[in-house]
Amino acid sequence: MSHTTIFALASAPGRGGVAVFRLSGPRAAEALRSLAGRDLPAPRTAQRVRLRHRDEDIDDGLALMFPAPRSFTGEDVVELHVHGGRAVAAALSDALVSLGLVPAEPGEFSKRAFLNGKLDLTRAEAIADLVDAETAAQRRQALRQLDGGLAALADRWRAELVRAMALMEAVIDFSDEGVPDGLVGEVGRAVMALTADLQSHLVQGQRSERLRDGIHIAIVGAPNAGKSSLLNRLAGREAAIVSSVAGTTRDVIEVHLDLHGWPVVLADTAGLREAAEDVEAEGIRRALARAEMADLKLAVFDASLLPAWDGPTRSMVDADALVVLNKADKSTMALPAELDGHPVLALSARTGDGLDGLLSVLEQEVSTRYAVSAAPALTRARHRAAVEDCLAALGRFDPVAEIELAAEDLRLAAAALGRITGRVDVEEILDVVFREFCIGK
Ligand SMILES: Nc1nc2c(ncn2[C@@H]2O[C@H](COP(=O)(O)OP(=O)(O)OP(=O)(O)O)[C@@H](O)[C@H]2O)c(=O)[nH]1
Ligand SMILES: [K+]
Ligand SMILES: [Mg+2]
Repeated sequence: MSHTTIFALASAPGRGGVAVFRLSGPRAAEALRSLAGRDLPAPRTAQRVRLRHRDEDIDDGLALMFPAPRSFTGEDVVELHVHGGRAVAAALSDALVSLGLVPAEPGEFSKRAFLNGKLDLTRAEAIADLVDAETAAQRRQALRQLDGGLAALADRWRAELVRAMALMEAVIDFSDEGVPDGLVGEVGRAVMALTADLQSHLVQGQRSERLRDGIHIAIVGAPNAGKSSLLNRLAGREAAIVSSVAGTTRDVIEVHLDLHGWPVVLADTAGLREAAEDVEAEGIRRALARAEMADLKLAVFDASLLPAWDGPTRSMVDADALVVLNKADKSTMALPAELDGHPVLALSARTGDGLDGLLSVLEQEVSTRYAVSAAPALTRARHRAAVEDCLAALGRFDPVAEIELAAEDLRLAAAALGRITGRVDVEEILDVVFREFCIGK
């Protein structure tokens, strides 16, 4: 338990109907008594209070008391609901500081909840994800994790390893009398089954991480193909400069879209060609790098230049690319239905014709590629690293070679898994988890 009592504005700063202050720690109740000048409200029951400090009225509001240990942090927690104005928040903060309370660090409430055994790390992370969720799919994924899906999975994997470790102990006990083959075989089979399970979740985890961070789509093509025009159409605003001058776009321009619940980061890039000068060459270098890291590419061609297909753009068309034929309004010939085995999506960024077709294909692509099954998912790089460390230890595991070393590999594998929920090796990962929190959570 912590000795300091922390407080924070838990609702968004600025003007608003109601602002919620959260206090946690041994002096939370005393602070409330001092401000409200009366008996504490019954646990978990809202009570109207007049908050005063040093003979100065601060505000009328509601107070709630959550006595330890039945609170979010496991400590005494007080919630003050006041009017959501900057001056009220400032006066209340000043009063709390003068009563000896300390402004909370980002994530400190959740960190205390973790340290007091109220939350495991995956649930703490899920709270941060839920706060940050911008689309329905992100919200659902975070909520599943908050419900403990990932924690339960990590615990089940650990339980399987602990069982394998127990079998190894038996093998070691027997080793003087010659190791029974059956036992060694059983440990080996358990390790193999777990390895397969972990590997399949790593693949799924890649998708879940993308969902958290947004699916990256890059628009690539020759100068003047209409990439920036297409970006603006999809974004519904003039995010990028459009002009008839080839080589207009230099930097990568990102817009965030909600594609039917899927979070997408759409990037416009510089036109691909043998660059005339340094700045454009740097732009093209960035375009290629962005295309490389993207999950999907929109390869944009100019329909008015057919039957010639731009060479550099054509070389970008692969399994992760959609072929877009822009400026369909400008073409008088019948447009081809495919290029190199890829269906062609004809459209006009100028008139908007064909845009719905592109959007529905995009939605389909994104949802089949990144559909998150109901199974708990490894949503962060941190989870993946733990599973990869575990797999590395299991990969070294060889019960036939040297028994003590094999037992140590199992122990390392279990420790790696424990890092997912934070049941072991806690200190080193705490800061990584909690520093991305906002204050008051
Ligand atoms: N007719 C017609 N013109 C278009 C269409 N899309 C874009 N244009 C025009 O084509 C020119 C180039 O458009 P941009 O969107 O700047 O092309 P870009 O691919 O971003 O070009 P760079 O940034 O230079 O690589 C502009 O004059 C646009 O108005 C379209 O669908 N139909
Ligand atoms: K242009
Ligand atoms: Mg452009």
